[in-house]
Amino acid sequence: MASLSSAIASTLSRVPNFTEAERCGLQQHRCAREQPLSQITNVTQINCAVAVSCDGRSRTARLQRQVLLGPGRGGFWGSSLGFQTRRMALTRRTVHRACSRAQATDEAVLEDVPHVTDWLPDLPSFPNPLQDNPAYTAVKQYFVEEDDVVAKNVVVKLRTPGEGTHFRRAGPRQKVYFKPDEVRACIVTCGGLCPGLNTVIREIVCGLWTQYGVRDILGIDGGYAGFYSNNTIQLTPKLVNDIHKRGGTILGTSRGGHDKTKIVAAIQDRGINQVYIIGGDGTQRGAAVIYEELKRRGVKVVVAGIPKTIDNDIAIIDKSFGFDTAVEEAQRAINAAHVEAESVKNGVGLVKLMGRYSGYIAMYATLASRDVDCCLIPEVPFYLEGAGGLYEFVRKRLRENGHMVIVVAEGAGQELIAESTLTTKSDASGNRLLLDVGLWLCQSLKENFAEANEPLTLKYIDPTYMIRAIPSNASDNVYCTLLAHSAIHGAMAGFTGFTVGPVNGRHAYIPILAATETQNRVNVNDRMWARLLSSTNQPDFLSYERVIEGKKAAKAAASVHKFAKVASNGMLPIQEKKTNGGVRDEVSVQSGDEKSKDAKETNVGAGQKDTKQLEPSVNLVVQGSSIEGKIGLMENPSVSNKTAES
Ligand SMILES: Nc1ncnc2c1ncn2[C@@H]1O[C@H](COP(=O)(O)OP(=O)(O)O)[C@@H](O)[C@H]1O
Ligand SMILES: O=P(O)(O)OC[C@H]1O[C@](O)(COP(=O)(O)O)[C@@H](O)[C@@H]1O
Ligand SMILES: [Mg+2]
Repeated sequence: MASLSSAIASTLSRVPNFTEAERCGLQQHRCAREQPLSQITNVTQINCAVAVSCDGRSRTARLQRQVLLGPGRGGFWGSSLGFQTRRMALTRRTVHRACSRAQATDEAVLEDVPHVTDWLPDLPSFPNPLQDNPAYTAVKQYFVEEDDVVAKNVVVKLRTPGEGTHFRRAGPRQKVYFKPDEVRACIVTCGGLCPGLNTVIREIVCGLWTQYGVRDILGIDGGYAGFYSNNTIQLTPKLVNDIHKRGGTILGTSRGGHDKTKIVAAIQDRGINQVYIIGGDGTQRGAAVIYEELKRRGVKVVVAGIPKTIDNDIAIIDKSFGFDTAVEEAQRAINAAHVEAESVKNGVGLVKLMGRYSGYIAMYATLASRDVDCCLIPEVPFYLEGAGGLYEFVRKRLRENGHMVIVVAEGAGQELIAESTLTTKSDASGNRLLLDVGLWLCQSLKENFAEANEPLTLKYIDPTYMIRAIPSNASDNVYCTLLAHSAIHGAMAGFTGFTVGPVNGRHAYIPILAATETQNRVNVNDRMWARLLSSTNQPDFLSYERVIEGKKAAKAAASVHKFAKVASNGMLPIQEKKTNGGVRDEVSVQSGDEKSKDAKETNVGAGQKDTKQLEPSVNLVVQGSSIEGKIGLMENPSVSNKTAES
């Protein structure tokens, strides 16, 4: 009867992940419990302790092999090596489908993507045509193994290696579920522009054509709405040959227009069976809705998402295409701002970069440049006045260097500006419309220096749309090619409802909803932000909460002051709350004669109940630190020389 030792030896010889040294060491293993082979071949699990000797070090490891059978696609081998301290080494316990989130316990989990055989289990498969393609047969191990997974976290504890979430590795499979002449693919681009869109389109078209022999590829014109309101464009390698050298998208794009029923009807009416959707978080959420509906209808149509966002705010993936290009192009604006600033006395160059909710472009552009003195991002609320505020820092840097450069991400400081210009407006996709932090900062800085009679020459550069409209750079071009290829390999292999992207350097298939349920934001507790702070030596604005609380207290005190003042004038204040277009006046005053006087002083006179007072001077003392100057465009009801303790 064969022993467990030989069973393990034979298993090990089939596991490519081990180095030769590890394999040798493992083959000299000492089984803790010898078991008859009959038990092993009949069960799905081999589990034993082995002594490992490799690299001159000895360690006892626990090895587990588990075979799980997945519907329609043969077996799946999960494998790993754990350490003695672990109760159980990496186990692939559950195959999760249809975007369901795994029930993670203390072991490894595969967050799998759906497959058309989930609802069409009898679909036939075919050998991958790549196996006869001279370019690819030259490369050994070109095909991805069914059990290749990519770990979400690669920094692990030695005592628990291999734990946590894993994704299916992207790449070509031995078997495909589409014959080339059966495929009718379509490509759509949605949302904002981003460098590299054309490269992705080009590589999907050329990849399908040359690798899989697909000849029927349609371009959807103008985003989601184009599915049902515009004509399609027939795409060929010839047509897309040069498009990667151009910015924008040859297909056009749009926000809004996601009508699930109309889109799915158009997909079916046109006989499309592979849908490639390029877009950001909103677009990917829309892609998930389309996938769900196609699945519900039980049709053989796969949906592949290619994540696009210049802001780099899509979760899980290492970075999004176009981001590198944006950071590189931002250098030109920063350089210009620097040249302008250093050419004059007290020169400040202010550059606004994109970044609605996350400040990655600003952070990386700052780190890359080394000319930036201060980087403001949405993740770090900042304030202007008082100790540790921006005004103080600008003065300090100007004293030291005579000039400075500020980079601000467009989503930064929104809460400060919003106080004055309350808006709930959003675009066709429901994205909140941003207030222009660049202009607001410009105005605030200029006014603050003018009031203090200090010279300041400020040059404001807003290159945002110029950055986003350029073609992708060399590194993004290669990246876009990999994304496109990952997408077509996945679609041809029958996977659906997935988005692609590199996870710790290896491309993976990620359930769409897993990629969109959270947003990638700069982690200000991470060392990268510390690197930025140390490179600029800017304030950390950690007192933000305290300062804002102070302002609120001052505002409240000001209301009381106004109330008292009106009352002492013999007027009868009417205490009521009025909501005027989102602006709430705590106290409104009704008085004919007092109207103009009060309006001048408080801007809250009859007939002016709707107006807010803009740009009042304030002088606050917050926990001993003086906050002086104008609060830009902040709404403030007649506060002057008030003191508040928070
Ligand atoms: N939750 C959603 N469900 C369906 N479609 C959505 C959803 N969110 C956004 N979309 C659609 O996705 C498209 C692009 O979204 P948008 O947020 O503008 O850009 P991005 O994809 O770049 O984030 C729009 O057509 C929008 O209508
Ligand atoms: O003016 P538009 O087209 O609405 O786009 C502006 C927004 O798009 C963004 O570039 C983000 O878009 P994506 O994430 O889709 O690339 C933001 O930084 C910016 O606020
Ligand atoms: Mg978006």
